[in-house]
Amino acid sequence: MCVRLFSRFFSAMAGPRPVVLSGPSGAGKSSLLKQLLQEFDGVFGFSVSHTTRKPRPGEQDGKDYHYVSREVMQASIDNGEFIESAEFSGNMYGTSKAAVQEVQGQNLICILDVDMQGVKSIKRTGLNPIYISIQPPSMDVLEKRLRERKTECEENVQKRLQAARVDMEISREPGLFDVVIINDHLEEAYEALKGALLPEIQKVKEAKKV
Ligand SMILES: Nc1ncnc2c1ncn2[C@@H]1O[C@H](COP(=O)(O)OP(=O)(O)OP(=O)(O)O)[C@@H](O)[C@H]1O
Ligand SMILES: Nc1nc2c(ncn2[C@@H]2O[C@H](COP(=O)(O)O)[C@@H](O)[C@H]2O)c(=O)[nH]1
Repeated sequence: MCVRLFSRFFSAMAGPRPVVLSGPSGAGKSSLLKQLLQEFDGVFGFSVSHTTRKPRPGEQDGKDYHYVSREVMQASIDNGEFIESAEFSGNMYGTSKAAVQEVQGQNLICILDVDMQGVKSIKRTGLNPIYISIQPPSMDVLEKRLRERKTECEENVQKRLQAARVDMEISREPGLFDVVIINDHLEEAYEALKGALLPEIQKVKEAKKV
């Protein structure tokens, strides 16, 4: 029933295929996304998620996330406003229907940045995205990046590393992701990401010409 409703919701908004970026916290998803949105302005649009975590320095409400309380987020989920939601490292995260609609309504390629639970939930909807996993070269490198980012307290670093071990194991599941990119050198990873998305980028550019 739920899947059928989501399928109807998405088929009513046909356009370029969305892209789901996933991978452990600290793997480099936001860094790659930022570059993609900059280089392809007017091609990609970011699906702004909701979260109950506090904004980091420099993050903007409505741009990086919609920052909400647990009560508000739970009420919106109960009201059927979300495609998917998850508990991650002590906070709630979720993709609202409105966030995806906002991007797809402009005929842009909608990019979603979600954890593994989000990937599994989206697989049960009719969204039909391209699934891309961004992986770190090793757990040691991931830990170093997470610590050097200086956004997490020790408890949260540990929670995120534990979630990363699970994520790295599950992401090996055959067929779960269309593309797996190891983000060792950022520029190389970015070229790989761009290469994977080139056919969709071309479609949007062609559609804009007519
Ligand atoms: N290839 C790379 N080499 C070195 N540092 C990198 C590389 N890619 C990203 N980083 C750095 O690692 C840190 C984590 O990257 P980023 O915030 O993009 O990860 P993320 O996957 O978006 O994490 P989260 O899921 O927690 O939002 C950042 O400080 C970023 O500058
Ligand atoms: N299931 C979802 N996961 C999401 C969503 N937005 C972000 N995320 C994931 O959360 C973690 C942590 O993010 P951070 O910004 O606190 O570092 C990361 O893995 C994101 O991919 C969402 O809407 N749904």
